[in-house]
Amino acid sequence: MYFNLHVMYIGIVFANGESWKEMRRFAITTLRDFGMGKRIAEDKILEECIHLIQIFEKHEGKPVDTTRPLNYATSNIISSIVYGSRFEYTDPRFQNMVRRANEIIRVTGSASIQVYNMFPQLVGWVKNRQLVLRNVEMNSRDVKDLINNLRETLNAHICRGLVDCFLTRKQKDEDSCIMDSHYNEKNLIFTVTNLFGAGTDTTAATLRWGLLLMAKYPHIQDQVQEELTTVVGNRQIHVDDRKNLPYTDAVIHETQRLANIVPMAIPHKTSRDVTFQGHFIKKGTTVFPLLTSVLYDESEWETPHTFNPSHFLDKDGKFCRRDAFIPFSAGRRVCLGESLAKMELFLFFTSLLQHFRFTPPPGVTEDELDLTPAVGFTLNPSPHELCAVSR
Ligand code: HEM
Repeated sequence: MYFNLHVMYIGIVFANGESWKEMRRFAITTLRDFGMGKRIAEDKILEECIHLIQIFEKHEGKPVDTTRPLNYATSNIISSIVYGSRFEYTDPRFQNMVRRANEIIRVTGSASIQVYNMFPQLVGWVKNRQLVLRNVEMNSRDVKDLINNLRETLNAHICRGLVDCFLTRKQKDEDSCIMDSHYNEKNLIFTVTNLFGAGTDTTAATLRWGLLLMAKYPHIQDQVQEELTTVVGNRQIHVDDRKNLPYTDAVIHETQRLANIVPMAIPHKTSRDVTFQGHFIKKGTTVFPLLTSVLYDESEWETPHTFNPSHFLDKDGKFCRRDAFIPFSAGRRVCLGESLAKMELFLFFTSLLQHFRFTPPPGVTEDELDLTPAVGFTLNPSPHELCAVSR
């Protein structure tokens, strides 16, 4: 069985219906070449960690909303893979693109858009839909502009990032007179905006949950920092350190499980009739794979509703994988940024905890830190501030 992405999604085709397989393959290959492979991603993330740490240091332990710094940091990783370079956090265009991408994801989770998705003919006028479409339009305009700048300086022999690879392939297809190429302008814009949106909010939201949970449960933060001090000390952390940091690894996995940031994955529709666990599902039926039902499954997890890193530790304190850990979904449309996201989560989280102690703002107790998520297509923590105190 495989699912096709349902194109009804707030009227925006996530990836052109005909092209998704080719575009997905292309994105995975280029992400591997420019991101996950050759340690390039690790270098990019470690460079970004330095900028992020500087931002937190500037606040000198005073309360700070973690949303913007973490969104800018994660967005810069996907941006440097896609465009070949990062943005300054003070760049107004970058700030607006990140803000709009986040707003799209937040508003897409609103009740009116959910109802619109079910009955598009009834409530096509919903205000939030106009807001989403306006943001998509404005982000597409910025993306077109950035692509045009890269086009002007394109060198077919030196690919700076995904956009260059795409443009070079597009040119090749045009030179060969391929009329129905998937490498067209529309697919380029969709691919770039989708990677930017999917690669920013998700990882930043998870990191925000991680820091909030550390502030709420200081005894767990103690154990992470003790492990980091013993194994890594003051030197730069690397991806290879993960295997020697089982407790920290378990904390990151447990954060992802409990935070459950994409509770309904992305809706798909069946591409043929299928019988699944005794239930007949007709071809063309929209399916919402409820990841929550697995991440909080009472038959899989000892304490499904509690933050408990032991879910990922065996009796000897070694890290253990769990089959029910599927925050990136599963199957043919599984998150294509999974490896990149895991690397980001590990390096950003550990680098921040190496440098800072995260605490509630003065006058707020740990118990008062609220774990109720804000409404959105992805589940972010509710607005809050934390103090990042230098260690
Ligand atoms: C903690 C971080 C992340 C989580 C929890 C996450 C989770 C998910 C989930 C649940 C899906 C839906 C899969 C499905 O349709 O069944 C998805 C799709 C996707 N994700 Fe992620 N994601 C994360 C980070 C990233 C990053 C960093 C990128 C950037 C490369 C990315 C790119 C994508 C794309 C392009 C899709 C659509 C794939 C397709 O339609 O074939 N994600 N993600």
